[in-house]
Parts: sequence; structure tokens; C-alpha cells
Amino acid sequence: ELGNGGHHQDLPALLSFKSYNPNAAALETWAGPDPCSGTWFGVRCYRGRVAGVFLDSASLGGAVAPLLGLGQLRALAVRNNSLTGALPPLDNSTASPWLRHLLVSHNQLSGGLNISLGALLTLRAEHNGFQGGLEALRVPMLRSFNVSGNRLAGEISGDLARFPSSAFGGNLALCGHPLPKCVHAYSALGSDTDSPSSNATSNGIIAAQSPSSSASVGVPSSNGGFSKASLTALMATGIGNAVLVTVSLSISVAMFVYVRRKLRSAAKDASDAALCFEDEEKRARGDQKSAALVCFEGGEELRLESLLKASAEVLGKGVSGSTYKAVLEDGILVAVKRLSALQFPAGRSKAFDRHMRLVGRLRHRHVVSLRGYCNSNGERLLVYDFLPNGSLQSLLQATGRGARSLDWAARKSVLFGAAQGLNYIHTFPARPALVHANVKPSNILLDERGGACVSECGLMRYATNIQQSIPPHSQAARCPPDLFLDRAAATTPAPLVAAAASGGWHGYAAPELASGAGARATQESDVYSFGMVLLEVVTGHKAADGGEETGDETMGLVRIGMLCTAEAPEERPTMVQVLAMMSEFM
Ligand SMILES: Nc1ncnc2c1ncn2[C@@H]1O[C@H](COP(=O)(O)OP(=O)(O)OP(=O)(O)O)[C@@H](O)[C@H]1O
Repeated sequence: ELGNGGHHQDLPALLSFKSYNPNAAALETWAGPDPCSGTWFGVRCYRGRVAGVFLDSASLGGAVAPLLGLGQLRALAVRNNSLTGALPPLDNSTASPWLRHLLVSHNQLSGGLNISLGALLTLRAEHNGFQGGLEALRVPMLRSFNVSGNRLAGEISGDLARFPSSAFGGNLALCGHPLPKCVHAYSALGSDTDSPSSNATSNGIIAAQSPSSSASVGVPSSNGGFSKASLTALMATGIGNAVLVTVSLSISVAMFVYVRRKLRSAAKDASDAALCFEDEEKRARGDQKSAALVCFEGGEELRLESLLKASAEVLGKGVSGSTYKAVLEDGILVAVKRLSALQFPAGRSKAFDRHMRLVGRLRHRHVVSLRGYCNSNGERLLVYDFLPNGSLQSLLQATGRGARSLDWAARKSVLFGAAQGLNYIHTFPARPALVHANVKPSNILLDERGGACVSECGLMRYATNIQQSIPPHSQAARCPPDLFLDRAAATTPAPLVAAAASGGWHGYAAPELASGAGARATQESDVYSFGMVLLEVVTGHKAADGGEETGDETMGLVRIGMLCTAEAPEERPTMVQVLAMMSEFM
């Protein structure tokens, strides 16, 4: 952490920011040689480097640029201050490549938004004075976004168009979906592009105007009065306007009533959902220490209080607990798993903590990142990245109902991604080696690009009541290879359908796990479960789904599936071998 001059590497950037605010109370503690000593207000470190700066509503002024020079920064929250100046162009060479959350709303920042950051998940820049267009925003992973209330202009295009209109409102002249469509200056204004009232941008695009704003209301006659024709036109326009006003008033009233109702019911939903966290809230108030949230890389911005206040929506319930989609105060989306007290009773807490700290270190594009967890008084919350595209299970079910969402190429890509994720888990340097212990379609999630990510590594090894109840199903669930290869009978074999439909873990569990309460999941049993998933995905595909598979590919993948699901654990390949075999068909 020490730079060339022997001082902490992040010190110059922090002190440079402080120099704009020499008397700020919030920065009083910013003194001494080590910003990671734990005494610097609002500064969070990870492995000895500054990873987060949290200075919302701290009455600060000056430029924010020095903070964006922090080389390992992951989260910056400086909302509701009086910061001025521009954001420097941000890309992997000028800013931290780890920057995931940038929250600068409600300041007086100006200049353009020029950001190319592959890891950025949150960009909140509303209520500033940012200018120019959005074309220099290249932020493919963005999940939470708002640039409303600025001076931005031009067309909203590409990936950003997926955000709601509220993310763009109140700007000088933004247009295009989700806002009203853009009108090109030449077609809208004819030759009169110099009109001072137009919202034209330099590239000739203007935000669409309401029809009334451009309507002509009467033409003075040459003698200075109004001609009969123009008077008639004027009256007609007046009556028209009155009708228009009445109609729009009624629409507004109706909208007001509707929106108010919606807001009330949303508030009710939110408060219902907030009940999920009521116990933690009580605990947080009573005993902060016992309810501490342990944060991992990329989760530095998480706060228990903000989790407690989050509005949440149930994503689903499994044997191990319930999972919620939670929207934190600053718009950050996370998935929170609340473990069932029945399956995860108090006790073995230390082992659980050790495991979670290990899982919190897993970082791979095919593994869902655990950003933090809370383990207090028998209550366990796990905070994961929220993946927006559902799970393999939901995709398989949708396909079963006739949807064609999972073609052959997508099936292969999901399987290959999941295999890479599982292989990463199995080969992660840990002693004892990591085991997933619950490989099944609902734990294979899909990211914003449809890539597969394995979730919930190792949890089930800490569940107490699950393994005892595994029925000796496995013999029945296995099928001879010929059945799989029979393209004429290209429907999914019944036992697999049953296993998948149950949605539970048992359908994918290895036979040796049914042998008694002492049976422990192993890497071999993971391979078995992966094989079951693979067979389900491959054999569930129908040629009519529009794929371009060859018989060789199908047969090859089914063979891999059969190898994985060998009865004897020692006969199954390792995930490294599975990957090597699969890569032939990818
Ligand atoms: N990080 C996440 N992002 C988005 N959706 C998720 C996330 N984690 C879980 N889900 C979804 O939430 C739902 C419930 O998941 P959960 O893990 O609680 O149950 P399960 O996987 O069905 O069973 P089990 O308890 O055995 O894991 C599933 O549909 C799952 O796909």
C-alpha cells in the first residue's frame, strides 16, 4: 500500500479532495498517514487500499475528480453535496477498473458524461448540470441508472433505452425511447432551424414538441388588425384550446387518482416486504454488533440499515430458505437469501462463517458473487448480485410450455458456462476443496447477457435436515444411453421431467447421498448433479426449437452426461475433464 514516497498510495488523492474542503466537519478525521486505519470517516478499505468513499450529505464542495483517481475504488457515494466541476473521462486507464457504484446525484457537477467502464453497475447522476449527449456512456453492465434533472440533450440509444423514462426526465432535450421519439431538425423545422425556441442539438436532433407548442394561432393582416379569416381561425383555435385544456385537465385528474392509488398500493407492498426484515431491524436497533453485515469485494457499499429499509419482492422459496429481490435506497439491486431456521439452526456458526468468508472470495464470470452476509442470533442473510434473467429452471419450464426461448446454441452456452463456473469452484484453492452441493437448474442463473452463473456454493453442506430425507430415487432416474439418443423419441424422459418438475434438489442428487444421514456431498456428487442437468437440457431440446445441432453434438453431450452420472463416484470424470470434453462441441 505504500507508494514511491513511502506514503500510502491513496493518500494524495484523498488529501487533494480534502484541500477543497479544509474546514469540513465530515473530513476532520482525515488526518494521519494511513487512510485505512479505520478512523477516516466515510473511507472503507479492502486489502489495504481504499475501496469505498461514502460522503453523502456531508456539506462538501470542490471537485470530485481526485476521488475518481483512487486506483482501487469500487464505490463512490457523494450525493447531496455542493460538488462542482466536471467528471473526468472515466475508462479503465483513467479510473479504477473495479468501479461498480458511482453515486453523485444532487450536486452542481457539469460537463459531459464520458464513461466507459465495463464493471459499473450503478450510475446515479441525477440533479446536476451535466451537458451534452449520452453517446459517450459505454456501461454494458449497468443495473441502476438515473441522469434525470440535468442539461442533457440528444438521442437515447442502445442499451440505455432499457431504463424507464424516469431515469431521463427533466433534461434539456433528450429524446428517443423511453422518452418521446426524436424528430430530425430538417423535417421538423424545414429551413427554420435557427428558431431560438427549438431544442435542437448539434447533430440536428430535437426532442419532440407537444403539438400545441408549435401551433400557429393567427396571422396579423397587413393593416395591423386581424382579417375575418384569421379572426375565425383565432376563435376556432380558442375553442379548440379550451376543449383541449378541459380534456387534458380530466386526463390529469384521472392520472392523479390512478398514480396516487398505485403509489399507495406500492407503499403497502413495500411495507409488507419490509416485514421480512423486521426482526433484523429490531436487532440492529438493540444490538448493532451482533447484527453486523460482513462485506466482501464489491459489496463495500452495503449497509445493514439500508438492507433493512429496502423494498423487497419475493423471488422464490426453496428448501434452504427464501430469496428476495431488494432495491436499496440508492437504487442498487441485490438478491437477499434468508436461510430457513429449520435447515440452518444456530450452532456450527464458526464453520458457517469460515465457509461464507471463503465463498465471498469467489469471483468468476460464471459464478454469482456473494457480496456480503449477516449471521446473527441464528438469523442468516446472504446478499448476492441480482441476476435479471431468471434461472435455467424457469427457462426450461417456459420452453416446456411451448416458448422457444432456449434454442440449441443457448442450451450449449448455458451448459458450458455452468461447467466453467463449477470447475472454478472445484479448483479454487481451498482446503478442504470446495463443493457446491446443490447443483440444479434453479441454482444456475442467467446474467444480463444470458450467460450462465452458478449460485449458492456450498450452502447445503450446512443444512441439517435435507440429506436425511433423500429418497433412493437415483436408479429410477437414470436411463440407458440409447433412450437419450433416440431422436424419434426426442421428448424428455419421464423420470427427468419428474425430477425437474419437482424443482427440488433430490432429482439431481447423486445416489450415494441417499445412503444415510452421514452422507456428505462431494465434488463427485456435484459432477453427478451437473450430468443430470446436462442430460435434462440436451434431451429436452426438440429439433423444432430451431437449433442447428448435429446428431454428433447431441450424442457427444449425452455421452458426457452419462459419464458424469456413473453409479460409482470414482468412475465419474472431474469437472476439468468434463470441460475438456465439452469444449469439442462449443
Ligand atoms: N442472485 C439471484 N438473482 C436473481 N434471482 C435469484 C438469485 N438467487 C436466487 N434467485 C431466484 O430466486 C428463486 C428462489 O431461489 P432459492 O435459491 O431461494 O430457491 P431454490 O433454488 O428453488 O431452492 P434451494 O433452497 O434448494 O436453493 C429461484 O427462482 C432463483 O432462480
